[in-house]
Amino acid sequence: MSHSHTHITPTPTNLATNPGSIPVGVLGATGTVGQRFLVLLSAHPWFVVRALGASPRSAGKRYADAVKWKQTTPIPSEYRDIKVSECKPEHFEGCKIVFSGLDADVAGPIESAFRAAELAVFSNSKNYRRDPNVPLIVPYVNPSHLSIIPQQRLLHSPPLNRGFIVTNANCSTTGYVIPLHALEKAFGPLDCVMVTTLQAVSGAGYPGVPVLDIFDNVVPYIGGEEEKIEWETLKILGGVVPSEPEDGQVQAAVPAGFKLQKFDMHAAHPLRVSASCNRVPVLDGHTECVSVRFARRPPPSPQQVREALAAFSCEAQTLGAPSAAVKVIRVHEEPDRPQPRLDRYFQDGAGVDVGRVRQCPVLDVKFVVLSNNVSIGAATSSIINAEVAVLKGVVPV
Ligand SMILES: NC(=O)C1=CN([C@@H]2O[C@H](COP(=O)(O)OP(=O)(O)OC[C@H]3O[C@@H](n4cnc5c(N)ncnc54)[C@H](OP(=O)(O)O)[C@@H]3O)[C@@H](O)[C@H]2O)C=CC1
Ligand SMILES: N[C@@H](CC(=O)OP(=O)(O)O)C(=O)O
Repeated sequence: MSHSHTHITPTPTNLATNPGSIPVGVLGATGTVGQRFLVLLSAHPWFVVRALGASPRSAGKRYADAVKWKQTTPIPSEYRDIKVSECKPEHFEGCKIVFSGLDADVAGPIESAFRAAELAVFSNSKNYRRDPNVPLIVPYVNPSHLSIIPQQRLLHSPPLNRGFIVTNANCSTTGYVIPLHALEKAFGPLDCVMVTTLQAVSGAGYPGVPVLDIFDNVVPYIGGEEEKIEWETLKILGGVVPSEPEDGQVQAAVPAGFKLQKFDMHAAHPLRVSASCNRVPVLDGHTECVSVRFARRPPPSPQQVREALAAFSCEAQTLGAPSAAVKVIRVHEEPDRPQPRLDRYFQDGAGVDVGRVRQCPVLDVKFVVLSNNVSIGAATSSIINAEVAVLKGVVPV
């Protein structure tokens, strides 16, 4: 890749005064998440889209002819005539970052090829979430996990200078892990969590769940979803700790003085998580009913929980990431909120809504979370992750 741009010190102010200073591409640009990426990137102060990739079925067509556009706003005019490419790095010459909304059946080798071509890959797909050298980042929770990137580059064969993969989480994990993190920050470690999801149909991509399955119905099964929520929560809420080389091969690749790290999976205070997932006939917006037990006794009251959630702020905001919500968690007092139709586009879907905070007679406290699965649950998270990575100097610009 050639990188001919003038060096810009990454601060929110000087990036804002250089609009379009960071060229990016979108993989899976015709899909549900890809479309949301394009809407958000169209108005972005730093990132400018230079290339769009999708399947060989779409490659060679004008974007407007290839896509089945499902957003409520028109296709941003600057994308309509871009020729869609196959997802190969040579078609993304000049891009520094690619955002991936690829079908998980193909994302693995494609994202790996872009990393090997020294691009920064911010992915929504599940393929690399469990990789011990790839951070799984919810931008309001654990951007500190970007510290694993030097190790990811070093242990890649051959080692990389600029390329890396960052994943964001499953959309249901993302929605509820934000208030969980706010609670751990305020009241110490959680001991156990029960979560029941009511997930929108857009979570299944396009064309998604057949209408004859979902209309007038609830489907109490989403393949692999419960396992993903239970496992991803531990990686996200856990820390990054020092580790030892695991075999001779790794040892050979690690220069003297390089400090290896690993994800500790919330090991300091083991956290039990049980998830039950349901598909419901809602277009966008995942609702989750959550009950928690705190390790520390006595636990906080529902009112203390409400106040802590409403007061939550995070590093993405203090760094000045332009897509971060002003209010990460909006707490409702009304007894019948949040609701998907009313609340899913608050702050353009960049925050989460919490309501019905109350005593739980079995665990300690229970509440309802609503998050926009295609915004903070997918594209918005990737974009904020990239903004934070730029601001921390992980992506050289
Ligand atoms: N929808 C959501 O709420 C969330 C989705 N995700 C994850 O994000 C990813 C994208 O999801 P979503 O947008 O819903 O999926 P869609 O099915 O709507 O879109 C898939 C995209 O992948 C492209 N694609 C398919 N096959 C290939 C191929 N062989 N080579 C290159 N590109 C290909 C499609 O292109 P074409 O149009 O040409 O077929 C399309 O652009 C998935 O991994 C999903 O699990 C994560 C969180 C939330
Ligand atoms: N499975 C989620 C969306 C999704 O694609 O998740 P993941 O990226 O973890 O496969 C849903 O149906 O709502």
